[in-house]
Amino acid sequence: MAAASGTGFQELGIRDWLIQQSRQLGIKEPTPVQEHCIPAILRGQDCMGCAKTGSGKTAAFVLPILQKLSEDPYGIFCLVLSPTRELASQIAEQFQVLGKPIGLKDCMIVGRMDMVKQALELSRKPHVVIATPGRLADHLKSSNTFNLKKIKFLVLDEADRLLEQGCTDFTKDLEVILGAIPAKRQTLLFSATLTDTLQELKKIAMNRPFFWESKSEVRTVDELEQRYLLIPERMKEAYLVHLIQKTQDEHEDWSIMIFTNTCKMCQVLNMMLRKFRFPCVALHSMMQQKQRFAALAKFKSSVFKILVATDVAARGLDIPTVQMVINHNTPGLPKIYIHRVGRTARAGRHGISITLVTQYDIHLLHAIEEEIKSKLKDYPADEKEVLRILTHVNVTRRECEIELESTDFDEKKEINKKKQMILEGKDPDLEEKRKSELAKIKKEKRKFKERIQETLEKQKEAQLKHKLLKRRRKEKEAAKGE
Ligand SMILES: Nc1ncnc2c1ncn2[C@@H]1O[C@H](COP(=O)(O)OP(=O)(O)OP(=O)(O)O)[C@@H](O)[C@H]1O
Repeated sequence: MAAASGTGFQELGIRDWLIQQSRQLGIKEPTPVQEHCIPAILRGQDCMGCAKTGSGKTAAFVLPILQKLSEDPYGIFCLVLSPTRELASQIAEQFQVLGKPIGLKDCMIVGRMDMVKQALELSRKPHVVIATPGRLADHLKSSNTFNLKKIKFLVLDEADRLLEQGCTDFTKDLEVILGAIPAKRQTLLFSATLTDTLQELKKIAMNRPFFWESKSEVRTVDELEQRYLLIPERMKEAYLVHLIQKTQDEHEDWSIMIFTNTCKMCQVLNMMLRKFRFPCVALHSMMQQKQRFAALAKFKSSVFKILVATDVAARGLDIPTVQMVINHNTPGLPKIYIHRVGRTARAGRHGISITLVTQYDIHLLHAIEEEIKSKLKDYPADEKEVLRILTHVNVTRRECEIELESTDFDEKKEINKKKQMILEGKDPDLEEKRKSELAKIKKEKRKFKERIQETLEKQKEAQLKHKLLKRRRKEKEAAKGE
C-alpha cells in the first residue's frame, strides 16, 4: 500500500498533528494516489484522482481538506457529495476521526432521515457537510437557514456515478447544488472508474485540474484472485450454498459479500440462506434507512458474516474483513464489476471474487475481461456435492419466493415509486393517468400503422396480380400470333 518512492506524509506537506492522527487508522506511509494528489490539493489546484479500489482515495482528500480547515476554520467550509447514504456515513466517520484534534463539526445530510433535525444541524454551520445529492437539493430548495456560498471545497466521491444517468439520476440535484455554491472553489473528484465521464467531470472542475491516474493497465488489484463459475441458471443457488458452506468449513474467520441484481432477489436469497442457518443480513434500497445502517453495522462488526446486497453496496464501502465477493449475477457493465469485486482485497489484503456466469452471460464475462485487461479463471467447484443439495436448495428457494409473494413486497415497491414521484414534485395519480393515456395513444398509433400496412400490402398484391394478368395476356397473344 505504501508509495513506491518512500515519500512520507511530512514531505507531502501534511502537519504533524494530522500525521499522528492518521497513524491511529493505520495510515502511516502515503499510497500513490495520496502521494500525488495531496500536494496538488494543498497548492490550491482542482484535482481528479483515478485509482484502484481500496487504494486510499478517501484520505487523499480528507487530509488536505482538514489541514486547510485548521488554518482558517469556519463553516460551511467543505461539501462532500456521495452517491449512497452508507458511503456518506463512512466518509463522515473518516472526517470525524482524523479531524478530532481540531474539534471538527461535521453534518451528514442523507435521504430518509429526519429532515427537521438535519435543517437544524445545517443552521449551526458545521465545518464539513457530507451529503447525498437528492436530500441536499431538497434542503437548498426548502430552507433559508443555511447557505453554501462560502464553501472552499467541493468533493465528488465516486464522481462518475454522480454524473451518469443510472437508475438514480443525480443530474437535476447536482444542477441545484452547483447553482448554490461559489464558482471560485476547489473541486476534487475521485473514483476507481473516472475515465468514461472525463469530459463531463472536467466541466465541473473548471480551473485546469490536476489529473492523476494509476499507471497499471490492469484495472483490478493484484491481491484479488478473480474466478468465475459457468453454470446453468437453475443451479445458481445450489452453487451459492455450496460455496458458502465450503468457506465456513475451511475458515475460522470469514466474511462474504453477495451481490444480486434486484431488491427482490436480494431479499429471497437472504431468506433462503437464513433457512440454511447461515448468519446473513440483507442490504437494498427497499429497506428503511435505519434498517440499512443497522444491517451494515452488524456485518461490519462480524455479528453477521454474510451481506447479501444490491449495487447500493457496490461502491466505496470499506469493510476490511471481507475476504470473498460472490456475484450472483454477472454484472451487465464492467464498471459495476470493478466496484463490486473491489469490496475485497483492500489496502493490500488478499481477497477472492467468484462470478456466477450462465450460458447467456458469456458475452458479459468477455466484456469484463476486456475492460479489466485480465482473464478470470475457472473456479473448481465440487459438482457432485452441488447435485446432492440441488433439489433441497431449489425447493427452499421456491418456498422463500412464495413467502415473499404473500407479503406486500411488490406493493411496497409501487408505494416507494409513488413516494419518489411525490418527492420529484409529480402527482402519482396524474402520472398513472398520463401513462395509461400514452399507452392508449401508442396502441392506436400501432393499430393505425397496421391498417396502413395492410392497405399497402393489399395494393401491392393487386398491382402484382394486375401485372401477372397483363403478362399472361401478352404471352397468350404472342402465342396466337405465332
Ligand atoms: N496510506 C495508507 N496506508 C495504509 N492504509 C491506508 C492508507 N490510506 C488509506 N488506508 C486504508 O485503506 C482502506 C481503503 O481506503 P479507501 O476506502 O479510501 O479506498 P478507496 O480508494 O476510496 O476505495 P474505493 O474505490 O473502493 O472507494 C481504508 O481502510 C483506509 O483506512
